[in-house]
Amino acid sequence: MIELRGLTKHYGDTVAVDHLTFTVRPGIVTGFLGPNGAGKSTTMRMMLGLDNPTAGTVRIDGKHYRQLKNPLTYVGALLDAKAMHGGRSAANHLLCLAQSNGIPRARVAEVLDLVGLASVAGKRSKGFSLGMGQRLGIAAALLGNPRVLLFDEPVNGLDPEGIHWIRNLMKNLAAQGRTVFVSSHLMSEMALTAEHLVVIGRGRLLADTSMAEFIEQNSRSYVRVRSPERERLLTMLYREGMRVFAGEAGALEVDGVPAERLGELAAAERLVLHELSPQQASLEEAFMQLTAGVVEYHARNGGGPPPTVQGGGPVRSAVPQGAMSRGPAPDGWGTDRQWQRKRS
Ligand SMILES: Nc1ncnc2c1ncn2[C@@H]1O[C@H](COP(=O)(O)OP(=O)(O)OP(=O)(O)O)[C@@H](O)[C@H]1O
Repeated sequence: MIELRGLTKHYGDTVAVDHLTFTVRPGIVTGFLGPNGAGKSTTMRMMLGLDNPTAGTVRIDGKHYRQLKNPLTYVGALLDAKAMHGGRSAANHLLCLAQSNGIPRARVAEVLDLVGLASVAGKRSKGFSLGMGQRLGIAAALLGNPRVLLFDEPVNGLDPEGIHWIRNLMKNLAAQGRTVFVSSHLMSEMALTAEHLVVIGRGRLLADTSMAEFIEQNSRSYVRVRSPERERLLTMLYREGMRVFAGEAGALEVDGVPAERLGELAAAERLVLHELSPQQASLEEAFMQLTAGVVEYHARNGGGPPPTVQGGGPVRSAVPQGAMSRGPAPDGWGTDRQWQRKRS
C-alpha cells in the first residue's frame, strides 16, 4: 500500500505537487493520469525518496522509502528506462542491483527470461532499442519480487506484442495481491489495464475513483438513433421534450432517456429505425472533460479552423427546437465548451 498525506513539492515558484492525499491499494492496478506537467513523475520520485517533499508525507507499507532495508525487495520501479549504466551488459546491470539489495544472483536469469531478454543477457544495454531498454527496466523492477510496483509510462517504445505482455503482467502482479501504480498517456491502454484511477492536474487531486465511476461521472452517455424519416423522428423527440444533438451521418443523439423507451415511442409512431444504440464515452473523453481547465501546455491547431464533429458538423438549422449540435470536437486536451455548458 502507498499512502500520500498532503504531499507537496515546490521548485522555486513552481508548485509541481500540491497537497496530494490518496492511497494506492493492493490487489488492483491503479492508473495515474494527468496532462503533461501535472506532477505525475514528481509524485513518483517522491514515493521513491528521489525527491524530498516540501511538505507532507508518503509511506510505503507504513514506512518512508529511505527506512526500507533492501528497498528493491519492497518496491520495484520503472521511472526512466534510459537511466542505467549503458556500458554494462543487461545481466551485469541486474547483478549489481541484486548484490546491493541482498537478492540471490539466480534471480537475474529468472527476470531476464521473464521479460524476454535472456538471449541478449550478455549484450551492453547502450545498444538496446527503446523497447528493449524498457524491458530491462521492468526486469530491474521485478528483481526483488517486491510487493509494490511503480511504472511510469511502461509501454513507451514497446511494440503491440510488448504492450499486450506488460498489460497482462501488471494485471497478474495485482492479482497476486501486489500494489501496482502505473502512469500512462495511452488512455485506451489505461482503460484496459487499470481498475482504479487517480487523476491530477496542476499538482492537485482531481479524481480518486474506480474506472467505471470515473467514466460515468465525467462523460456523457446517450442513445444514438437513426431513421430514414429523420424529420418525423425529430418531431416526436421534441414533442416528448427530449434533449437531442446532431450526431454523425444524420444520426441523432438523445440524452437522458433509455434506449428501450425510445424504441417503444418509435414503435407506437410506426417509425422505422435503422439504429438504436446506447453510447458511453471513452476514458479519453472523460479525461479530457475533467482536465480541460488544468492543462499546462496547449497545442495549436496549425492555425486552421477548429475541427468539427467527425462526419457531422453543426446542423443546428436542420435540427429544430430542442436539438443542437455538439459543436467542435475537443481541441487538444479538450475545449468542448458547449458540452460543458450543457452538462452544467
Ligand atoms: N527538477 C525540476 N526543476 C524545476 N521544475 C521541475 C522539475 N521537475 C519538474 N518540474 C516542474 O514540475 C511540474 C510537474 O512536472 P512533472 O514532470 O512531475 O509532470 P508530469 O505530470 O510527469 O509531466 P509529463 O506527463 O509531461 O511527464 C512541471 O511544471 C515541471 O516543469
